[in-house]
Amino acid sequence: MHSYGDWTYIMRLFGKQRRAAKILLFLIDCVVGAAYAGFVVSFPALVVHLIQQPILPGLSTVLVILAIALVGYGLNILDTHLQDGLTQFTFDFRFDYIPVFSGLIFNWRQADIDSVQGKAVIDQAYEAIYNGGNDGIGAVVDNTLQAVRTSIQVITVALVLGYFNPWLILIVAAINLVEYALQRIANAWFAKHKQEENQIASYQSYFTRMLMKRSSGKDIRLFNLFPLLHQHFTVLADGIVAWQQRYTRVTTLVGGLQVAVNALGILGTLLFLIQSQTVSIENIIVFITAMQVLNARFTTIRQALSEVGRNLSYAANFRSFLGYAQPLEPTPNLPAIDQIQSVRLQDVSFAVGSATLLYHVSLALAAGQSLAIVGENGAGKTTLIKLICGLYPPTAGNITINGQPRTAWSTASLRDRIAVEFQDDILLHFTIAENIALVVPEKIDYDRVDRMLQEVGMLDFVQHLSHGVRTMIGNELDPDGISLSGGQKEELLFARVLYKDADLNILDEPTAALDPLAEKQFYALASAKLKDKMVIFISHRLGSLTVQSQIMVMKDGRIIGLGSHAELLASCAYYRQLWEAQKTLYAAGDQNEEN
Ligand SMILES: Nc1ncnc2c1ncn2[C@@H]1O[C@H](COP(=O)(O)OP(=O)(O)OP(=O)(O)O)[C@@H](O)[C@H]1O
Repeated sequence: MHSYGDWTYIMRLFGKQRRAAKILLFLIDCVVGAAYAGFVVSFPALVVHLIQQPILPGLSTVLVILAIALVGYGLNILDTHLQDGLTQFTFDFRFDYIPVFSGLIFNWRQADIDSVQGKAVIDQAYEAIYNGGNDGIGAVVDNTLQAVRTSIQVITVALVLGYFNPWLILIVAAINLVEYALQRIANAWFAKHKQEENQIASYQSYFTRMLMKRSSGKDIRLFNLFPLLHQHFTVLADGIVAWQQRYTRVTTLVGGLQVAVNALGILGTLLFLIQSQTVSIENIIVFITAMQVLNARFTTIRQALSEVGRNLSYAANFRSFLGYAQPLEPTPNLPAIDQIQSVRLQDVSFAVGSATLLYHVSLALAAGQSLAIVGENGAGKTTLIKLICGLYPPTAGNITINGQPRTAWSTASLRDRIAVEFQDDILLHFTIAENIALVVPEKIDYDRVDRMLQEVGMLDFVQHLSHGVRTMIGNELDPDGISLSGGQKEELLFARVLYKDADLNILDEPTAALDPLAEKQFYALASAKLKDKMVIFISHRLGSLTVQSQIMVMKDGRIIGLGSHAELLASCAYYRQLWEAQKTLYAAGDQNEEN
């Protein structure tokens, strides 16, 4: 259920930026809107009065009426412009919150981002912000302003009307209060059942994204995924439609009752007028116009309030998003690390829910040392490096950096000193240089970008592109953007690692897409370029790692061997088995080629 707290929270949020301009514009709009409402009510009566009892000669009376009409018309135009200005503020408000929104998510713990609950909370907060003035927190703001502005107009009209007959105000107010009470029934239903819709909508948005994403097109076609995706999508879409139909039944019933109350009310008012004492023609005209204006304004207020109520469900979602996850660094002002000189894991274990993924892992690494990690699929290699990078905190044991607990250093400074190449790293649809430097174009050191491209063997290829390092990758933002092969992508990601010049370099399957020659060159280059740093390599191709002085063997989340290639062959049966299996494969390949 929505609350007053959600509403004040959203209005304070809206007022945070450019407050003075917003308040001034709103106040002017209220005054102009009230003046226009007063004009609408009094103008017809004024015309009748001027015609019946002219103060000026014929033509002048017509000119005066025209001049007053023009003033009213001007007020109307001004009011519309002022309202547009305020709507623009609400529109901008969304964009003000995009950086806040993403900034918060990226300061969450990785486990919160990965969880089903976290994903649903993000989806709902996204829905609350991005709908603009139609739905969500933008609609709360727009409709609140609308309700206040219209209330001031109602007061103005009521003052004019009250001057003639105060009872009429009470009748109109009573009709509209009953209609508002009915509207609240529909709102209460919406608030009560929004949670059910949230869940279905969150699942459905995954399938919508899958079906709409260009990059899914290839798989959808080649594996004929459409029936599968479509079936899931249809089940969820049916769920949403069924929910919507239930909601429509409620709103239709409430709408019908409101019309009945309104009709009876107007009928009653007419009877009241007929029963009342004789009044002048001007007074009757003022009554009738004021009735119409008040009815219309009360309807606006009622609808605006009902929209505020309905959309406060989104506000509640947005607030639970803000409070959902603990930020990564709850203690501000942690010391920044200048250089990572050593990393140590002591008896580290890690579990997600009831599944333990790592058991009692200990290792130590210092500047100038490298470590190769091997093991079958699902052994826990990537999970281990995610812990080392700080994406997940260990559930038991300690990680220390330069002899201090990892959590004693500021997260941002640690991130600055670590470079990682993951298997699923993304290339942005920006220029090649931006993808390597990962900073805004003005801050890119282009000579350094060229040197890194030269190191990884891509400079020649890049220089022959139409825009060199300024060529876009992918064609999301530029029709001339290029696509890279799997191997080129890996080379570029390695150039990104080298450009960063970090102390701890982690390369997860960096050569999976490279041909054997390129793979050999990669390891020679990496060993030379990163020889003073800390490096962790993960690879399934044991042949490329035999020269590494420390190889760590993992199986089922545990370390089962540590040593050089020769030591492991002698001491670790599992490593021997992996090595023999690969040797046999290569030998079989060689034989096939010879045949
Ligand atoms: N967030 C998570 N929640 C639950 N299980 C997870 C999570 N991340 C990884 N796992 C599981 O942990 C195990 C280890 O995964 P990990 O990616 O670390 O393996 P890996 O050794 O890197 O495998 P590969 O060589 O295939 O890349 C797998 O069984 C995986 O399903």
